[in-house]
Amino acid sequence: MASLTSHDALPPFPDDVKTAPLYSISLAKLEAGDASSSDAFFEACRQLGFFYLDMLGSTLGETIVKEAEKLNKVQQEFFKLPNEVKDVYGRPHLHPFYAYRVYETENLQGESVRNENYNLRKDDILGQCERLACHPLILEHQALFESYVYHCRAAIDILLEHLNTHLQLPEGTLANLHRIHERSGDHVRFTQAQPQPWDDDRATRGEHTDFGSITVLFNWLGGLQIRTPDTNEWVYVRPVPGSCIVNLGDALVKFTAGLLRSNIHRVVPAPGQQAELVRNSLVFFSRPEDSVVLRRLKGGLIDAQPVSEQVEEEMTADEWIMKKGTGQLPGVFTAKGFEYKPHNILPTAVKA
Ligand SMILES: O=C(O)CCC(=O)C(=O)O
Ligand SMILES: [Fe+2]
Repeated sequence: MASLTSHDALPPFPDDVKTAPLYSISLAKLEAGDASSSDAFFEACRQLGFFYLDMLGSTLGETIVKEAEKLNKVQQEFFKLPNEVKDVYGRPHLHPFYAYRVYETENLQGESVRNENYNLRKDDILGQCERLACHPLILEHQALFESYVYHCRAAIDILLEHLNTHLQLPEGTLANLHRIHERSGDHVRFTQAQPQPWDDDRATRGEHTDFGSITVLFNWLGGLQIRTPDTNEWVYVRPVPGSCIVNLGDALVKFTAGLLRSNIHRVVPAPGQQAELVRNSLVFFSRPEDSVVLRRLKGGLIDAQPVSEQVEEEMTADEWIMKKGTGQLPGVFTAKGFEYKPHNILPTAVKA
C-alpha cells in the first residue's frame, strides 16, 4: 500500500488502544453486486452506521484514494497560508457555513494555535451556483476538486442503490433525493488540528452525528472515536490505508424512521506517538437535495418501523443543514429521534 497512500510515512497507530470493530466492505464487490458484501454493508448501516469501505481492486475506489492523497497535499498547503489570508474566506462573513473556520486552542507547549476547517461546497465546485470567493490555490486545483466530487458521488450513489434495494423501496427512491446536478449541501471539508493535550471539555463538546446522508472520510492519523451502542464506550477508529471510513448521517435516520443508524463520534488527539503530529482529515459530505423535506419515507421496510411519539418540526435539508451547521440545533439524532444536547457547541473564534 505504500505506493498508493502516505500512511507509511507517519508514526504507526498504536496497538494498545481500544478500537472499533468496524466491518470492512469491498467497493469492488458492491460494484459487482456481490450478495454477501451487500448484506454485510446493510448490517453495518443498521448496527453502527460506520464501516471501512475498502477501495482496493476497484478502479473507482483507487482513483478516489489517489485523489484524496493529492487533496491532502493541497489542504496542507492551504493551511500554511498566513492567517489573515485564510480569514478572508472565513465564516460568517463569507458564508455562515461554506467557508473557512477557526477554533482557537492551545498546543502541547501551551501556545495559542488554531484548529481549522474549510467547507467547499459541491455546487461551487461544479459551477452550479454563483461561486463564493475562494483562494487562488483552490481554483488552481479545480480539475482535481471536480473529479473528486464526481468520484465520491459515484461511490455514494452505489451505496445508496444497495440501501434502496435492502430497504425494498421503489426503484430510484434514494437516488432521486440525491441528484448531483440539483442544489444540495454536499461539500468537501479540509480539516487540520494541531497537536494538543487531551481536554475533556473539548472532547465532549465535539461529540456529534453527521447531519447529511453519507460521509466519505479519509484520515491519516488516529483521533476519530465512536461511542459503541452496546457498551457506550468511546473507542478509536484505526485509519486503514486503502480504505475510507464511511458513516451515515441524520438524514438517512429520518428517512428510514430510525432503521438506519447515524452514530455519535468525535475527534480527540491522536493516540501514542501520533499525538505529536499535525492532524489532517478530508471529508466528503453528501446531503439530500436542498428542497427535500426530511421526514420518513413511505414503502418497504420503513412502513414496519414504529411511529415516533416525538413531535418534530419538519424542515427541508437546506434548513436542517444551516441550523445544524451554525450551532442553532445543538444535539444528536438517534433512533429515539432528536436529542437536544446544549453542550454540543464548539466555541467559534472566527476573525472577521
Ligand atoms: O477528522 C475526522 O477523522 C472526522 C471528522 C468528522 O467527524 C467531521 O468532520 O464530521
Ligand atoms: Fe463527523
